[in-house]
Amino acid sequence: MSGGELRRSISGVLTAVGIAGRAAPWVLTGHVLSSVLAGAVPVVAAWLTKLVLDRVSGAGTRSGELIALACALAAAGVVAVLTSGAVRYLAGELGRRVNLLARDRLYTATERMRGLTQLERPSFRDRLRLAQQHSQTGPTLIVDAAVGGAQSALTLAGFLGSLATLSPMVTAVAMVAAIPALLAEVQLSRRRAAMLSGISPTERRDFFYTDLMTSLDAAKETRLLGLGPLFRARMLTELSKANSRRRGVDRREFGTQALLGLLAAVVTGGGLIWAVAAAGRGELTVGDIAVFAAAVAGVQTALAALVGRVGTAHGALLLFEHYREVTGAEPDLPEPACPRPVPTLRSGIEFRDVWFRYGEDQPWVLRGVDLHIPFGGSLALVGHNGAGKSTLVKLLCRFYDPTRGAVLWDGIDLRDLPVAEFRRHLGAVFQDFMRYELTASENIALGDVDGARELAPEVAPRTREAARRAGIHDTLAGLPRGYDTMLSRMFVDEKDKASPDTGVLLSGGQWQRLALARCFLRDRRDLLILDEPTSGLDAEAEHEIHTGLAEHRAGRTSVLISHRLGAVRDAGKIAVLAGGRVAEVGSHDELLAADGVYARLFRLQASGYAPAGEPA
Ligand SMILES: Nc1ncnc2c1ncn2[C@@H]1O[C@H](COP(=O)(O)OP(=O)(O)OP(=O)(O)O)[C@@H](O)[C@H]1O
Repeated sequence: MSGGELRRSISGVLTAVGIAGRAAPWVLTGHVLSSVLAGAVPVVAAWLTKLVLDRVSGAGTRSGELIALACALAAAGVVAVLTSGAVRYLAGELGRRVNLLARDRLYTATERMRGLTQLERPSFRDRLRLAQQHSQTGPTLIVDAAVGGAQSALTLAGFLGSLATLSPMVTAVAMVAAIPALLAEVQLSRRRAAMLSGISPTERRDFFYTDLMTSLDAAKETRLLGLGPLFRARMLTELSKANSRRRGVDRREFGTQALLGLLAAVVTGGGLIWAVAAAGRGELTVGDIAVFAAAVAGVQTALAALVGRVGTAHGALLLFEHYREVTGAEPDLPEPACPRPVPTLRSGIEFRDVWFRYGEDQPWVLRGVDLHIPFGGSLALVGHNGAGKSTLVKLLCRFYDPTRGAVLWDGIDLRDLPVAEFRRHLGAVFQDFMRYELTASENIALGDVDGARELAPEVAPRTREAARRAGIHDTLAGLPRGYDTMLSRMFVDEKDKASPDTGVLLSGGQWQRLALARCFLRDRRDLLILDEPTSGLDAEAEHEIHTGLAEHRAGRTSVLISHRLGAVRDAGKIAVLAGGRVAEVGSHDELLAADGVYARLFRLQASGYAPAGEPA
């Protein structure tokens, strides 16, 4: 083990013990004490047995002394049973509490990732998945291995001490025989950890195909296109790849452990032959033989446990590194050194020569966008697929920082504002809005939570008002349990299965209205962002929503993205994105008069609605 690795391991153990100490100090103390006791009891029992046997085989032993020894031996047995139960219970309890705290820390850390860059990076996703897996077991395994290791070490020291009084030579051989076992375990755990990291992308693809085959969202396409056999084959290929790497490590482990077992058997057998020969020469008593047999077996068992625990701890530590990396990672969006208070919008938002690409190896999406969104005005963004409209909106929400240029909020660079506070000034409906498998009322109320740990009951009346404005109130009120109806069939209990009240599914357009209602709950925000808010609605509903939105937006600053140009014509200003820049900007009438891209697109769409043969 290199110096760096040793330092990392020590710091990993300290982190894990720190988490355990923080999560459950008394349980940890109890666990350590009961483990120490459990480690000492076998040695004490072996010596008591020796004393009993020597007294029984010797002459002139008082029966009172024998009874006292027998009672002590029985008490040691009781303590052994109680401590092993206590160790198991306390280890379980410690694991549960550690899991709670470790998960809390992990997800607090992921919340510090306020942008999207890290989450989109495959290497970070792999690390996060391993961290998620090992946040549950890692710290507990390490603490368990440390405490269990201390217990085994105590037993080992006791029995080695016992052996040393009988034969220093056998003791030395037993100790030397432990060295290859220790080294082999460390090597094996290193290989296992490397293998687990190595198969992470394979496992991610395996999960992806597994999920596709059972996902409700994908079900229509996978069934219609008959994709099941293809995805099943791909899933099995990925699984076979992962299995083959696991098999390699398992085989090596099997071979190594068989060799180590053989070595242990030779040492034990040799020691026993020596003891019996020594007893034959009268050098050892019956009690000595009993202690010797117990010590040889005890040394082997304790050594195997110790070596196993070192291996477990080492493997867990290597994987726990992923957890430590994620929890210690810097936020992906740098927080300003001297954050400025976020002012209520008064003059407007400006994109000043904004250039953006998703990565250094990716093409430019925005190439010098200059755009002003005036306070109280409505801006519509239009353009072909892939023109960069949603990207512009994501920059506006500061999910990414511009690669060059700046986005200014009342003249202040967004990078100088604390991001969480800044986002409190925004309301948004995204193209790929969320469908939360919660109740209808929760689906709306989530729009106004702002860091609270539970939904505030006083939001309920406002959720109804928001639903009314999104034109979904009647639908929700008419559900079996009204607003308290679960919008999912995923969490139905076995006993509730027959009852339709337990969960309902909404149509795509109804979900979209719900997302709008969630956004309306934030209507007191400075900026409203609507990215294709009505793409799933029928023509009548779309008209109704847009009329409502136009009224709602009046006097508020808003950005609307829509491919349906009829929906954007009322916007105060329309910007056409093309080639990564703002190609045209103006009101509907101005752009029609300019007879550019917008005018062409508008006429094209309008002609689709005009009766055949009539000009639009
Ligand atoms: N997370 C991402 N990582 C890498 N590239 C991306 C990402 N999101 C979008 N892109 C790319 O950026 C370009 C602009 O995408 P964007 O979604 O902003 O376009 P859009 O104008 O909103 O398109 P649409 O009208 O189809 O919604 C596209 O070429 C797309 O492939």
